[in-house]
Amino acid sequence: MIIYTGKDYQDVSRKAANIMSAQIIMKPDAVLGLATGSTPVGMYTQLLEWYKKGDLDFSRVTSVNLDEYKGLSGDNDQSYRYFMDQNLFNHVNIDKARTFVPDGLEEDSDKACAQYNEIIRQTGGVDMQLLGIGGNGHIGFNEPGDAFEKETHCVDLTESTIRANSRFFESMDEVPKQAYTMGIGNIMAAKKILLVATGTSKAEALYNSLYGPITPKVPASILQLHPDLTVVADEDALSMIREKIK
Ligand SMILES: O=P(O)(O)OC[C@H]1O[C@](O)(CO)[C@@H](O)[C@@H]1O
Repeated sequence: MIIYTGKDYQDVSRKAANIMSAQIIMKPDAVLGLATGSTPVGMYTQLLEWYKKGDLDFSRVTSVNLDEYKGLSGDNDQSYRYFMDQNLFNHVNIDKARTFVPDGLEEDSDKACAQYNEIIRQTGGVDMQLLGIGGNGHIGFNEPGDAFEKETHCVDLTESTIRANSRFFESMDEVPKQAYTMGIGNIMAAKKILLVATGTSKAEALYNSLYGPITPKVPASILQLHPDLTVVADEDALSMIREKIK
């Protein structure tokens, strides 16, 4: 595991964008595992800047996103498909037909998940998986539980996640209660993982994930077993690690 420290959110975003850019430059037909949430927005903004300068080419890139709310269509402005279109896909030369997000409108969960696992399989494997982390240690929408779920599955979101995500909705009632998410096995199968975290609200989750016991109660703790994990975080997110690991 390598941990890079950023001065602030912007610095973290730029460092993460550098790592993602290197992946695209070294392998122009890379399969990128992408993430939503507020953390990666700055990284996407930086990638767009470099793209506009002519430094990046997405024409051969394939992307698979981690998750999607069940019940939301891609044109709903709270859907993760919409987020990706707005923050990245609509502004770069990526082939939209090769950008994948679970189908939130598929009501049959088994079907939606089987289809997504097949899509991931057909990409040939993710080269670099970007991850944010939830305050409870979730990655994608893999919530704390009694077992690590291997493949794409439908989850009942925890109250803390619904509360955290309600900031994007008019009210808590509007936050979907379920989501489709890649499983821990899908995530761990990526060749490289890039975990980005900022702010004190992530400090405990980051410490538990990187230095605590490996347990499904802290889903991100499984990342300790990944052979190529890079963490980019600011001092606030790293504060508990700094305190406890001398
Ligand atoms: O980056 P944020 O907005 O803090 O979200 C953290 C995590 O929570 C999620 O948004 C899901 O609740 C993930 O997609 C993300 O990695």
